[in-house]
Amino acid sequence: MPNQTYSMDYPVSWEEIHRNARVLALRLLDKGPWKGLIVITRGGLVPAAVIARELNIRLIDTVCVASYKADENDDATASVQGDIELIKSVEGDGEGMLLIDDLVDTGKTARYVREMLPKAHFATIYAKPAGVAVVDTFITEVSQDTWIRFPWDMEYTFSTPLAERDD
Ligand SMILES: O=P(O)(O)OC[C@H]1O[C@H](OP(=O)(O)OP(=O)(O)O)[C@H](O)[C@@H]1O
Ligand SMILES: Nc1nc2[nH]cnc2c(=O)[nH]1
Ligand SMILES: [Mg+2]
Repeated sequence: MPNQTYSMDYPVSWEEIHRNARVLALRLLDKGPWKGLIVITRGGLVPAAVIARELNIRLIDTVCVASYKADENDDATASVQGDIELIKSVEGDGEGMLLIDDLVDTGKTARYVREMLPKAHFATIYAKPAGVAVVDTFITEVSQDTWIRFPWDMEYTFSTPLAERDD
């Protein structure tokens, strides 16, 4: 694996992310009403589109951050965490707003954004143990050593038959 922290690979299909985003929307419906969504780019964008459609929300703002970069020391298929770079923030404390991301891993991104928006309700599809405590609502927990692969990061390629593989 490219990064020793991650020994497992978890590919997620478009169908799975759509289904899980709808399950998350159903959970959030009962906890509303919500004034709008604040999306943590870029990973939160696809889940947020589905949630906005299900909850009939049209007010959508973004917090734009970057923290993971491709691992330059490897033939990078997973990434390594760097310093958080804030590209765009939002006004206010997040009261009545849903804050959406695709996942929490170490929880570093979430803690950083929650400090800016302490009253927002923070929801993700996936959570790893180190980040669980910082999320208000999530759907699926995966182990800390799992790297989740989203469909927007992948493309179909030829798969070598098992009998012909060296490794
Ligand atoms: O809990 P953490 O360890 O902070 O990791 C979680 C964050 O990492 C990913 O974003 P990334 O910074 O890779 O950018 P992206 O959303 O633009 O892909 C993911 O979408 C979360 O925002
Ligand atoms: N795609 C992806 N980005 C991440 N950023 C932090 N953890 C992950 C992960 O498991 N998958
Ligand atoms: Mg992200």
